[in-house]
Amino acid sequence: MEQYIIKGGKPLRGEVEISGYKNAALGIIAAAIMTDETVKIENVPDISDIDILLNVIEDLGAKVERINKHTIKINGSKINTVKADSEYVRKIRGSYYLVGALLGKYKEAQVALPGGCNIGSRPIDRHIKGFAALGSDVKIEHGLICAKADKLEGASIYFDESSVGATINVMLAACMAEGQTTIENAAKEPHVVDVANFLNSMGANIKGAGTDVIRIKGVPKLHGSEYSIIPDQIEAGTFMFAAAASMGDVLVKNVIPKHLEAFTAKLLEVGVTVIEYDDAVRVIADKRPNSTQVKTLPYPGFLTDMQPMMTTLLTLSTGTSIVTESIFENRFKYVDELTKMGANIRVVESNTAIITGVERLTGAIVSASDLRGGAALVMAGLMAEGYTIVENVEYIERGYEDFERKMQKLGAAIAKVDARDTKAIRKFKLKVS
Ligand SMILES: CC(=O)N[C@H]1[C@@H](OP(=O)(O)OP(=O)(O)OC[C@H]2O[C@@H](n3ccc(=O)[nH]c3=O)[C@H](O)[C@@H]2O)O[C@H](CO)[C@@H](O)[C@@H]1O
Ligand SMILES: C=C(OP(=O)(O)O)C(=O)O
Repeated sequence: MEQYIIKGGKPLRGEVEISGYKNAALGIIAAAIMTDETVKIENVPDISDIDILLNVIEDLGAKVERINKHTIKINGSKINTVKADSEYVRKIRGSYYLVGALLGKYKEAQVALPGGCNIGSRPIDRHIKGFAALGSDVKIEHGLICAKADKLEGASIYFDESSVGATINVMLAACMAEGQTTIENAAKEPHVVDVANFLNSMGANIKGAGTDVIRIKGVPKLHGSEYSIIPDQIEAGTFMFAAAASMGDVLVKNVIPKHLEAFTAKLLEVGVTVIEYDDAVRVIADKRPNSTQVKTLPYPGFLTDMQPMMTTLLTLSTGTSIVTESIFENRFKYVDELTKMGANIRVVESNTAIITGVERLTGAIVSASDLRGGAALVMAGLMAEGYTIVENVEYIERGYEDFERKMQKLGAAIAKVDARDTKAIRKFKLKVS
């Protein structure tokens, strides 16, 4: 049982290098099995969700070669089953992209229902609607999403509400359907664009990704490619907010500043300095943030995945702030943990947090219950007086590469220790006292 132990109160200072985007990598790895030729993917984040997806495609018969920590080669020519039902498939969200990829390539897929963060009910009805529109029979049987088609035919698909997962999944299947598919009210998130760019590099014909309307002309075959995944906007945002919350000065490198605009805007609004460069942003803070109001929305709005970091930053604000979650119905679980650290937050109607700023947080033993909520607790630990222990680090490691090492490099007093290793805990306390 590993946990983070943190001694708060040190401003983060220095430079941090952002890894590849988990949520783009999941779609891109699934897409890579759609060709029988070899695909080389660079800037793959070294995180547990990606290890899991790579294991799952190996179980299908794909060959995965790890060239180095961030570069892999995938060859899908020896795939011998369209059934992915191991316990791993159920652990991550991105495994549902195998439905679109296998259905597009083999016209059949049987994939266990996905897992991922427990942040709401997370239905997949829009994915099913999209596959059905392409001519596939789709049903859920024995916990598997079963999709089968004699042939896939392009269709006009309208999503009444935007869904990142459904947009990418339909795009995957449609790029090997016959004829043209139009997705209206498509999700516009950067990873939708990245997966589309990758598919186009494999010979797909996708236009409009990043806008409301995506047009896909089906092709009979995809080919090998070399591709580098975009930087992780959520990892970048997490370090930006942690820099601000610790009243530090951090250069967040290897980012696409355009993807961070919603975070930058909110930081500027609460009085933090943000300087944009071509592929980096510098965040400087020297006082408590002003209060503000934020509502999570699909891109280019304020990303729901960054909502826990926003709320956590505002615990120290000089007034009362309101954060409204409009995407997932159960994304304030970490708030109970923050209150153990002295935060003053009231959640009303389960989707609105009213945060009355306090002068300081104090360290406590807290437990992560999902990926981003867990990262926010680490951030709170950096802001708090004294020691904080964050349990259940495996949630955080789903999506952050070398999290504690990157924090340490910025001067944070943080270590990952086994909960039973009292010696290591004592050693850490001695070192940082
Ligand atoms: C692996 C991955 O990329 N995960 C991201 C993806 O999740 P994910 O793809 O699951 O999120 P969606 O964009 O699909 O979900 C948006 C909303 O639509 C609902 N919905 C979605 C599909 C569906 O068929 N029916 C339905 O009702 C969801 O419950 C949610 O309320 O986008 C979310 C929103 O930016 C991010 O928080 C997640 O980090
Ligand atoms: C919610 C997230 O991930 P997933 O959709 O994989 O659960 C996330 O990345 O914040």
